[in-house]
Formats: sequence, C-alpha cells, structure tokens
Amino acid sequence: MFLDRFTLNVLTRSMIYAMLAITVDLLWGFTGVLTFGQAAFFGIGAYAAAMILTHMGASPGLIALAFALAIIVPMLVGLVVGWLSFSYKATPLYATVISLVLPIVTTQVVFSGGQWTGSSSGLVGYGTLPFGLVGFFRLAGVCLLVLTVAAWFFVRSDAGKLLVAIRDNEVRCAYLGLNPQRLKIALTTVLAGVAGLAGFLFANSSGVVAPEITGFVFGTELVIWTALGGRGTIIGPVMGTIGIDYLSANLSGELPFLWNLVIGTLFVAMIILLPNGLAALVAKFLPARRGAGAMRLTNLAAAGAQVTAPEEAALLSVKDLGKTYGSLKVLEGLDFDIRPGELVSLVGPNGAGKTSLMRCLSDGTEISSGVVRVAGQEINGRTPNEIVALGVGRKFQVASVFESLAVADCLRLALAARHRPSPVTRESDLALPTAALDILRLTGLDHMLERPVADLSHGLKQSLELAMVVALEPRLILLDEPTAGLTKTERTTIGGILQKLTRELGIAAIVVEHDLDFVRTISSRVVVLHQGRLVLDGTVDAVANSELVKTIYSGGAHG
Ligand SMILES: Nc1ncnc2c1ncn2[C@@H]1O[C@H](COP(=O)(O)OP(=O)(O)OP(=O)(O)O)[C@@H](O)[C@H]1O
Repeated sequence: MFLDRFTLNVLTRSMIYAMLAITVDLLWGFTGVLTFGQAAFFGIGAYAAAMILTHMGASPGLIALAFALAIIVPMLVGLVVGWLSFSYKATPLYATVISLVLPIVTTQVVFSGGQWTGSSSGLVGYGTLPFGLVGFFRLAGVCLLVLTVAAWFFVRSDAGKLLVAIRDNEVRCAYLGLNPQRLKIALTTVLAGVAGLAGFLFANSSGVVAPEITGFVFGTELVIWTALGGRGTIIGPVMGTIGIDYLSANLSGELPFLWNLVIGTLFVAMIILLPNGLAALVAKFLPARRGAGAMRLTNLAAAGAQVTAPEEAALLSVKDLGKTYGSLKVLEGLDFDIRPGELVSLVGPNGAGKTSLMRCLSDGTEISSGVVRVAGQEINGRTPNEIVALGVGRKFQVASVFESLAVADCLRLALAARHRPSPVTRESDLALPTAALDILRLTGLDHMLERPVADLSHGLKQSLELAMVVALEPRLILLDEPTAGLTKTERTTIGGILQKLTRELGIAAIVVEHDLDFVRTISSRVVVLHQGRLVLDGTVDAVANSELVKTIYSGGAHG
C-alpha cells in the first residue's frame, strides 16, 4: 500500500537473497562449513528455469517443468559437490576451496553457453509466472517467512543440534556412531535445492538472468551479509541481507563513487563494535528467553545386544597388528585377546605406541598390517562410526564433547545413531541406559542438564564424555588417560564407575594410564607396550614386580 515500485522491486530481490543467506548460515554459521558456492546453486536454478522458459515457452506445464528442474538440477550438482567436499578425512579447507571453484566454473559454463545461456548478456524477455510486481513481492515474502520459520524450528530441534555438533567436534560425532560426512552431503544437497528454489523465484520476478548471479563475487557477498547479520542465528542473515542489499540499491544510485567507501567503513565499524553481527544487537533489546522446560531423565530399556559373547570367547582379538607412519614403525606384531568384563590397563613410557594402538582399535583405516576383530567381525578398513556400531566406545584423553551445546543435547546425540532425533521439536524426556544415568547421578551432572558444556569444569567434561560413551551401550570401551588432570575425588569416582561397568555389566575396557596406583586399584590385567611391541601381559602384581618393566620405566631397555 505504501511502497513505491522501486522499493517493491528491490525488496523482492532482497528477500530472495535472504533465503539464500539462510542456506549460507545453515552451512557456515551452524555446521562450520564456510561456503562461497551457494551463488552457483542459485544461478544454476535461475538459469535452468530461464532456459526452459526462453527456449521452450512458458505454458503452465513448462513453468512446472522449469520449477522442478530449478530445484532438481542444483540438488544433483549439490550431491556431487558434497560428495567431493566431504569424503572421509577431507579437511574443511578442501570443502571451502571446492565451494570457491564451483561458482567460477559455473560462470565460465554460462559464458560459453552461446545462445543457450545468452553468454555474457544473459537471458531476458522470457515468459514468467503472471504475478506482477506486487504478486512477486508477496510470494517472496511468504517463501522467506516459511523458510525462516522452518529453519528456526529445525536448528532448535534435536536433529538440528547435529549441525552444531559437527561444527564443534566432527570427530566425536563419528565416535558416537554418526556419519558426519553423509550428514554434510545431505545438507549440501538439500540446501542446493533451496538455493535453486530462490533462483527460480528470482528468474521469474526479475525477468532476467545474468552470469553475475552464478559468480564468486555474489557468493562472497552472501557470506559477508551473513556475517554482518550474525552467523549462527537465523534472523541475522535475513536482517543483514535485506538491510545491506536495500541500502546498496538506494545509495549506489545517489553516491555512485562514495558508496563502496561507505559500505567498507560500515563493515569495519560493525566488525569492531558488533563482532557477532546485527542479531546480537537485537537480542539485547529482546526479553531474556525463558528457560526451557525442565529436562526429565528416564531409563532407556537395554538394547539387548550387549554382552552376548560368552565369558570365554574373545570380544576383541588382535593378531599381528602393525602400524606405520611413513617409514616409522610405531606398532609391530601385537597379539592379544580381551574378554567381556576384563579391565585391561595399557601402560608404557611416552611414545610406546599406546595412543596409536587405541586409534587402530577404533578406526580400522589406521591399521597398517595384521587383523583386529570385534566380536568375531574384522574391523580392518572400517570407519569409526561403523566400529561404534559393532559395540566399541572411545573416550579421548582431552574431553571430547560439544562445547556449544547443553549437557542434555550432548547425551541425546549419543543416542542419535539408534533413535532418530526429531527435526522439528526438542523433546523434554531424555531416556538413557542405566549405566549412563548412574554416571550422571554420581557426578551431579543430572542436575545440570540444561547447562552449556562450555561452563563445566574439566572433571565434569570428562564425566560427561564418559556418560556419552556409556550411553552408546558399548561392549568394549577404550579410554585414553581418563584421570588426566582430575582431582583425587574425581579419580576415585571414575575408578568406581569403571569397575562397575566391567564387573557388573560385563563391558570390557582398555584404559591407557600413567598413574600406576590407579592402575593397581582398577585393573584385572595389565599390558605393557615398549617401542611399539607388547613386552608383558599379566596381572597387576606380575607387572609391578617385573624387572623388565622397572628397566623400561627407568629408560634402560632399548631395541
Ligand atoms: N600422526 C603421526 N605421525 C607420525 N608419527 C606419529 C604420529 N602419531 C604418533 N606418532 C609417533 O608414534 C609413536 C607412538 O606415539 P603414541 O602417541 O602412540 O605413543 P604413546 O604411547 O601414546 O605416547 P604418550 O604416552 O606420550 O601419549 C611416537 O614416536 C610418535 O612420535
């Protein structure tokens, strides 16, 4: 009613761009994957639609085809890009570089497309949806609103927490039995489709597509708008994009030479004054959010898969295991078995190969030679999430948790591989196996379920990680120096928990430990590693009285 034609036009475009910025934020702000590639998916969607409408016509059937292709083609490209970017052990830099290359390649393809793509002039004058200026303004507004609300619900849901978990600690996700690579590929594919939908709206509302909308400069602008609005919030990128695009459209006409300087100064000022973006400013004026309803802990019925191996059968069997880093042999000819209920301490001087052994037992791709079996199944070549599914839980030396999440969210993620979390709601009941509940009660974490993990003490983070690993209901737990940096009381608590897990629940445990008093109190067996070889395997007393072990620890045994 009160906007002029120019403003309607600009705001329609800004709202479509804001949809795109939400996709950038879900990837970068929430999942930690910095991407410049969303412009390419947007451009591909817009060109797919414009090419159909230009070369085939704009009958209702063809408009429907243009709509379908504008979503499907970017999704297919997104699937390939996701697969290339997130293969196992690819670094985050890899994904970012691919996201840089994608818009550059897409623009080149458009340039060399001749009359099909309109080359450098783009496509114009094709038939579009018959909505008119106001109609497209409303359509863009509704689409943006629907996407904003959907994204808002999703990031607050139990499934949405997975994105932040991947950003915080992808390795821990894999060791909770999740497949972060597959999740990121799925996210890239879906968000490429959303970007394509925005491209379809753009191609129809503007009536023109040009190579710039597929390009790297536009991809970078989207990242900047998201950062200035406030990444990791849904409303931030919407405000940043609409605000800056609208201002640019107005001021670039009136101040053609000064405008870039103005926007540059604004960026610098914002980064200094509001490093968390515009959304942080808005949050200051909003009433504080009411605390979420109390989280209720309940008991999860045992999965039943646990401790099925008979006492005498080996749960873990290691045969002639070897590990090399290049030409450096760090493990050689290791042979040992572990049965259910055994608590084996792994000791040895620094550099003996203890952590390398734990790595080989929990990530089959680390094994250089030999065979490792868990409950009779060979794990060579299997990734951590596949080995978790066989019943192996790993606790790291430095507490590996999700710092940006609440305690309850971390624990729920430990169940996510078996109980699909809701993509819409955050449940108020948290059902955990009894053993995990016991750890929470013993350490007082059961009263801190809504507390951010970043606020926990070092000892509580260690206990939380242990509770997460135990919530996986493993048959074998690998623990790397679980008492490092803990107080005496905390050590006693952890020791008691480990004894209970092994003696009462029949879980097997391998504990890397330097504290020999602790080893003496908890272990049923001790394995000594020295220079990558197993030099002794026996009871605590046999090892404690061994002359060889005394010599190794005094630095006297070489070769
Ligand atoms: N990624 C790697 N690349 C090359 N060499 C490595 C790598 N990781 C470990 N090593 C080497 O392998 C050997 C065994 O290391 P590892 O960390 O397994 O020993 P450790 O017994 O756990 O020692 P610590 O008690 O100090 O943690 C060391 O010589 C180490 O330098």
